[in-house]
Amino acid sequence: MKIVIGSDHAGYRLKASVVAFVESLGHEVIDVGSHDDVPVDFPDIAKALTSKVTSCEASRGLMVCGTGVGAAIAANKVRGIRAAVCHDIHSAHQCVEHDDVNVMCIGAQIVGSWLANDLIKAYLDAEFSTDEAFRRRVEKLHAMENDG
Ligand SMILES: O=C(CO)[C@H](O)[C@H](O)[C@H](O)COP(=O)(O)O
Repeated sequence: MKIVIGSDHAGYRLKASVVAFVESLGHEVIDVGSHDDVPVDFPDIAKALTSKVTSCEASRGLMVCGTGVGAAIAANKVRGIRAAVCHDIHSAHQCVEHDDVNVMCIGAQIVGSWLANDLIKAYLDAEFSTDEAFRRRVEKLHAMENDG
């Protein structure tokens, strides 16, 4: 898969290891920054990252900020994006299997690189279930976006 990865200043160190890990799994990476600890506003990175997903240049996104929270809030403002903060393995795969999450957010102040790698593997290996109930619920999310 092609995976877009981004971070703010709080997440850029962890992002470097995330990029290397995702490439080691055989995926292609689009890195939308940051590349240093100069403060940057996470909504700006989330905007760049999500545009790669909504344009189908990337299949899924991964974003790292301090907690993962701001990244998820920002990404979820974009139509077509279903973002979730995942700091446990079960959520990291179930969010795709049940909710078709397409941007997983992690907090560099919360998890280290070893757990981050396990979370990312669970997320990237997961596929959206064909179960009708899960499909119906995600359709209702789309309808909520269209209703405003
Ligand atoms: O976690 C974050 C947002 O949820 C950010 O990455 C920042 O860590 C947080 O906003 C704190 O900002 P600061 O400029 O790093 O003090």
